[in-house]
Amino acid sequence: MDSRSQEAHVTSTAVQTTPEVSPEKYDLVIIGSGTGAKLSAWTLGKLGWRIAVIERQYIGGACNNIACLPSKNLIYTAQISSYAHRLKEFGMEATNLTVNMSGVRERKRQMVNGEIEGDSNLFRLTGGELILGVGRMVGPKLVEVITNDGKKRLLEGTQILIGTGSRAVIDETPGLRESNPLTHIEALELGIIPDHLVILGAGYVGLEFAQAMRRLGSRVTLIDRGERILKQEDPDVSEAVLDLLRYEGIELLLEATVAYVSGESGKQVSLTIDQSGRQVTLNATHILVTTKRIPNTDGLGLDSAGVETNAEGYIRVNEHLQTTASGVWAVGDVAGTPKFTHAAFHDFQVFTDNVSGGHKSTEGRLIPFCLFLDPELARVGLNETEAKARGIKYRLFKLPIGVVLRARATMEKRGFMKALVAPDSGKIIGFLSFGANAGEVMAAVQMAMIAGLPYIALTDAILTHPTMAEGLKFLFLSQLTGSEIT
Ligand SMILES: Cc1cc2nc3c(=O)[nH]c(=O)nc-3n(C[C@H](O)[C@H](O)[C@H](O)COP(=O)(O)OP(=O)(O)OC[C@H]3O[C@@H](n4cnc5c(N)ncnc54)[C@H](O)[C@@H]3O)c2cc1C
Ligand SMILES: NC(=O)c1ccc[n+]([C@@H]2O[C@H](COP(=O)([O-])OP(=O)(O)OC[C@H]3O[C@@H](n4cnc5c(N)ncnc54)[C@H](O)[C@@H]3O)[C@@H](O)[C@H]2O)c1
Repeated sequence: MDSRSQEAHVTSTAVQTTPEVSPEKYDLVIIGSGTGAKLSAWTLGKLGWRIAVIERQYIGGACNNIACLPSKNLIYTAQISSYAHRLKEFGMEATNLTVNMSGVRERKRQMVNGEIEGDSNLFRLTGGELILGVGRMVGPKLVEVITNDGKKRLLEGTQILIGTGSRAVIDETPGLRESNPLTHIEALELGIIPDHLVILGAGYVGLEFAQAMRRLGSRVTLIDRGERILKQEDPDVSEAVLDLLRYEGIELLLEATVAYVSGESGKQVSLTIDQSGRQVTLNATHILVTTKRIPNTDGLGLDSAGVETNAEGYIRVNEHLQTTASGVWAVGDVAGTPKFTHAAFHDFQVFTDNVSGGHKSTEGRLIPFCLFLDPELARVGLNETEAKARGIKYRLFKLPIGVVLRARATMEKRGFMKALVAPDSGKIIGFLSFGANAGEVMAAVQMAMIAGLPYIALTDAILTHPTMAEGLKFLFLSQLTGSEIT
């Protein structure tokens, strides 16, 4: 068990049996107040359901407090810092640029506090009772809460919803835990710029932090055990992101694992690394661990309620998000949903529909992603690797971002767009953009995919000039007039 992360695991209290007190009755008892959970509470609360939401630490969940939003706040600040360092390129000069991390942190805290206040208001306005404390199941439909002010309550729900999320873990590499490394939670609370930050894991969290912290002034070394970064993406995508990391001055050790660590993160650390059969020693000031997340199911008393988990501890749910126990549902990371807030959002829609008698399903849903590097990397649907693995034929459209007139105007030409189109129907089956505003551009393609439009609909559309979305027209015309365009 990871004792380091502030996102503390559920403490299994001594109480194992149902107390004799009669339970307080609710229509819906929710454990966790993350995206899937809070939206369910607000929506059903407004409809008059009697609801209790139990949250141990982060009102509104991880996204607002310690994950998506604060990391994007930091990334935005880092982008400003990057522009400031490029002023000369824009014909401007300024002297003595310094980054004051306590100011960076204060701006982030203001944003987070605003979100907490907004969410707390929504609980009040929609009638849900927000109980601050640790919840765990003590029987079918029975939840015990140890409130943060030390009281014990027993709640019974006609329906129970579990949305307890996931948390970062620090593995058992000798000396790693003892070095007191950062997770994303502490990294978002840094009041100083690390001289040399070593990030273990070059996945989503590792990559976003690497660029942000580098831009704020840290020396950054990324370590990953994989032979390439973003191995779920096509090789040309991994290569392009690698080029970006090099350009930013981020050091990267691939096929590398840490054998042992000595010292203390925040002061001085030494990492002994096995890399492709050789040992490398790295001295740094801080370590950030982003190698693994696990579901918050331990200590939740799921056995007592007949709620089964899979081998990795995620709650087993069907396509309607029903667990193995009648009337008990799960949403978000803890239910094995891909770890994105927008996926948890859709889980809320599936849950509230089904609990009200509908049949909305998680099956076959299109879940896009956007990795918030600068430029962004966004994808929806299949990539080439996945299409080939599934034996799906496709026609490929690929366009350098430098062809898009918006990118030419701003002179931010890094990246490319790719689309996979079904040869027979002309429908788009996959789209990726690595370029400015990729997340927004992708949404336009996603709409076309949802509507089942052929790609030609985008070449026929009149798209505003000069926007990045206009590039879609160039992309899908590129095979017709390719040599003229490039
Ligand atoms: C650094 C970082 C950046 C990210 N950026 C993005 C991004 O840009 N876009 C994106 O889509 N996704 C992003 N994610 C992923 C996203 O944060 C998660 O997928 C999302 O927050 C999951 O929401 P959830 O509803 O499952 O629950 P969570 O938001 O994890 O909420 C669960 C809540 O349950 C509480 N809880 C747990 N156990 C108990 C208990 N026993 N009793 C009471 N309360 C309990 C926790 O305190 C927590 O508040 C990021 C993740 C990280 C770590
Ligand atoms: N922009 C976004 O939407 C966003 C941002 C951050 C996180 N997220 C979500 O959170 C999830 C978790 O992100 P994450 O970055 O924590 O995990 P991840 O699974 O994306 O990355 C973990 C990385 O660590 C590496 N790794 C694992 N064990 C290692 C070891 N022992 N030594 C060296 N390298 C090792 C893996 O090869 C991988 O590259 C993501 O899958 C994503 O769904 C989303």
